[in-house]
Amino acid sequence: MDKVFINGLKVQAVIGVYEFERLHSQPLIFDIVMTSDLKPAGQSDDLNDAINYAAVSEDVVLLAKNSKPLLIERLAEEVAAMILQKYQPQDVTVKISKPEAVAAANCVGVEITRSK
Ligand SMILES: Nc1nc2c(c(=O)[nH]1)N=C([C@H](O)[C@@H](O)CO)CN2
Repeated sequence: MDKVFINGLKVQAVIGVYEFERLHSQPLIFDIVMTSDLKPAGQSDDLNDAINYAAVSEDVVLLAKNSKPLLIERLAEEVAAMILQKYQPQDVTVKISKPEAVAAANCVGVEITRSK
């Protein structure tokens, strides 16, 4: 199946279970894959027939900045639900990396896949 993807979308957001994490924003990195039939957009050459990755990116940034959840699992569910409802892909995979959470690791995070 065809896919539209966003890789390495960086957002400064308040997130985390510990008190010190609630005081300042920290970086999150989103990798998102949306499964959809891209043939209509390929044939019409019209953005209205496509999932606009720029619009999705803006919505993800806004949501991530406003949500302020404790767990990245919660944010991943919110992002997946928003994308499914607004952009109607067949399914969406949302990976969120938290690069500053564990000092000894490059990154930690979650990845979920949700369908309509
Ligand atoms: N599965 C998860 N584990 C942890 C999370 C999380 O959101 N999901 N969060 C934390 C803390 O906020 C952590 O990032 C601080 O280092 C711990 N584990």
